[in-house]
Amino acid sequence: MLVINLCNHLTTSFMRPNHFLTLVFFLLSSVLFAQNFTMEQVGKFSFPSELTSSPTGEKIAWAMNEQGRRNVYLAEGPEFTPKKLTPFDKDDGQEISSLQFSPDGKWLVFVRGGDHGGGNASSTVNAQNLPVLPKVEIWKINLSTQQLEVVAEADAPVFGPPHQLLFLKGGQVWSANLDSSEKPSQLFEIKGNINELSYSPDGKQLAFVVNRGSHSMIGIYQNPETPIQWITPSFHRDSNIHWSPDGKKIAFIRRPGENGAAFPVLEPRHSPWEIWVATIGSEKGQKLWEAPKTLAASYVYPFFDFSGNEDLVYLSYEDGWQHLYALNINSKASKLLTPGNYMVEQIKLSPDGKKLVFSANTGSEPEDLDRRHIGSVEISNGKLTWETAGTGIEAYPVWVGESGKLAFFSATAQRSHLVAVKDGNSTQLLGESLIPTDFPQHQLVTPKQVNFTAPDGTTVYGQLFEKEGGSSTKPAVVFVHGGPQRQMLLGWSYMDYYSNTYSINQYLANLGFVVLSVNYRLGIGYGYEFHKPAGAYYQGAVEYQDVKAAGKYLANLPQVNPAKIGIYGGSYGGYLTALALARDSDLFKVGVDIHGVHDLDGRYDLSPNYEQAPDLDLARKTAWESSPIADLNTWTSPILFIHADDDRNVPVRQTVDLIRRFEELGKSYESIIIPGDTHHWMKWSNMIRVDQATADFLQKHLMD
Ligand SMILES: CSCC[C@H](NC=O)C(=O)N[C@@H](C)C(=O)O
Repeated sequence: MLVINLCNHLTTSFMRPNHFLTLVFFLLSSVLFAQNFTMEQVGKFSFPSELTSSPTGEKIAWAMNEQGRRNVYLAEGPEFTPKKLTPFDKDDGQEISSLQFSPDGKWLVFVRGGDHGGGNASSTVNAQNLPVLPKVEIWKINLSTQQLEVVAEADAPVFGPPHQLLFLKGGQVWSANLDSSEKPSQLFEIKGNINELSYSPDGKQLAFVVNRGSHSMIGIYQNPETPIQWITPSFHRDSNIHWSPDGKKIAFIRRPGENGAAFPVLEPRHSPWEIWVATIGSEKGQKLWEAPKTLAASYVYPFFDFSGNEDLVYLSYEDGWQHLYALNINSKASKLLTPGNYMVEQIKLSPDGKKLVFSANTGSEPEDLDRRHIGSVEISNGKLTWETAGTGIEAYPVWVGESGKLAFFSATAQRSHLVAVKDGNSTQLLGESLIPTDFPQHQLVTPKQVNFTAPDGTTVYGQLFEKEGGSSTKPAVVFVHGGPQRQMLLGWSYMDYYSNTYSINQYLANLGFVVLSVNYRLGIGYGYEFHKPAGAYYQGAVEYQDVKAAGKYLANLPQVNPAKIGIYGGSYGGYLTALALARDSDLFKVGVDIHGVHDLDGRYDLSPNYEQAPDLDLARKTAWESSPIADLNTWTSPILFIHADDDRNVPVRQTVDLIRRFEELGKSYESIIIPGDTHHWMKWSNMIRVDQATADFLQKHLMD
């Protein structure tokens, strides 16, 4: 395409004076504007996950995904030289999760296999389509001898008394001795499914949550002779167990039990939740705090913990932003620790319980709204310290040792994530050599923060990727993230799925596209009202107006050809991509729908209760009208469907059904099914295949 344009211009220009300068300009622009890197090269982004620190000493460990080869790395102060502890050298689709140190810092354990980013996490992933299924296993590493060994075919390990490892299997608790290779044994028997374990600080009592269907209760196991002790059992759902440092109290979250009245489904309602505390040995507990009866305060964040024997910290949306609060058990008074129009996530309590460290989208620049920086706060006095600043992205901080050192993931707009260690004012980047030499970080553009207004007046933010130079009228693409509770950033994402889409957007920009990644409502980072609007998804798809506004924003850019605008997205982004093509093929001329959702009609196919919501018929009608399949007659743009057939987040039948409807209507389409892989492209070569197919399809239809 570029060569053809260049020849046309050269031919034209030879009829004009001053040919030499014209020739130099176009030769220079053809070099500058030539595509600089391949999808495979930009797909070699380094991706760390599972960052954890040892309870003793200055040790950190993390999982590193290097083109599908996932391994455990260890680094120890003061040098923090990364050391690979595992030998997994194949792009085999086996995830590493639950990475953790033993309480004495002498062991590392992790789970290899499964897909913990969605449902059915412990089901094996066979992305290599081997004739023998891989196993989901718990592994242990002896940090003295570096010996690596499988503990059991199981998931979700939790450390118990010294050198004892617990894990869940079939909803029951099993125990393994880390010092021996003897077979694990079931610790005790109980009816129902256990889904949470937490050992007391002295290692003598095991608190657990057992799900009994309509309700869940917290029990304590001590030994084979002692009956289970229940912690203020009730007809509710108790969960999120936390022990006080002295082991005398347990705090937990209480939510309503099953069913209740059939309230109107289309009317947003407050969802109550409470923080309770119980003294071990006493039957009765006490309610410490209940969420204010507002919609914003309904949102339950899984973070809360004891910061001392008489104080708790928790995350709440009650002031319209995800903020941290301190709560005193005796006065029941709560105190806001992180005031301001920004969100807090990825929180860790310091070993002494006196400070919290977190990631937040705020800083000295307006663009920090679409970044992440590390902050810490002293719980006693609310003293806030911003640990990082600038144009990078920092996430998932952990405390290292006892002297206030921090480790976190760090990226820029160009460099993908690596682990960084901060000690006072100095920050050390670990493992830069893990980034492949042909990873094109110096050819990547810096996305620009833009915003525009949706038809209902809502301000919508986006990131604009564009390489300088090139044609005066460029083709353009809207990228729609999934989740939808996500925020795309002005740099590499701390989520592997979105680091991948960031690499696609960089590749498309390098090809000559103008790419707009739209942070549509339902996303996080912009406050409660934006994150939780009424009438979204199958209740009216109110968020779609932001996606359409993104297309119109591109169409109005002087450098964009409004007749050459495409759209792509995955998962929830695939849903909105399909909705855009079904409703507005005149604006979106082509699309790639990656594991999207297309039929929302079944959202209310619940087992008939003795009563039905009064607005159930309207709700069903709205769900149908919010589905892409409701508007197939106006879908005229070319489409590429992509879906893996072991997807546990969006069932592949969503695409099977839509393709069948296309065939019944005689509509053309292109499609790729990826046997054995999941929602998260566990096999790197599948990810590259999908990325390349996405870019090629957009280029085929939008570039001359
Ligand atoms: C509501 S449709 C399911 C979308 C899916 N959510 C969780 O699995 C999704 O978007 N997944 C990825 C891409 C994500 O969580 O961001």
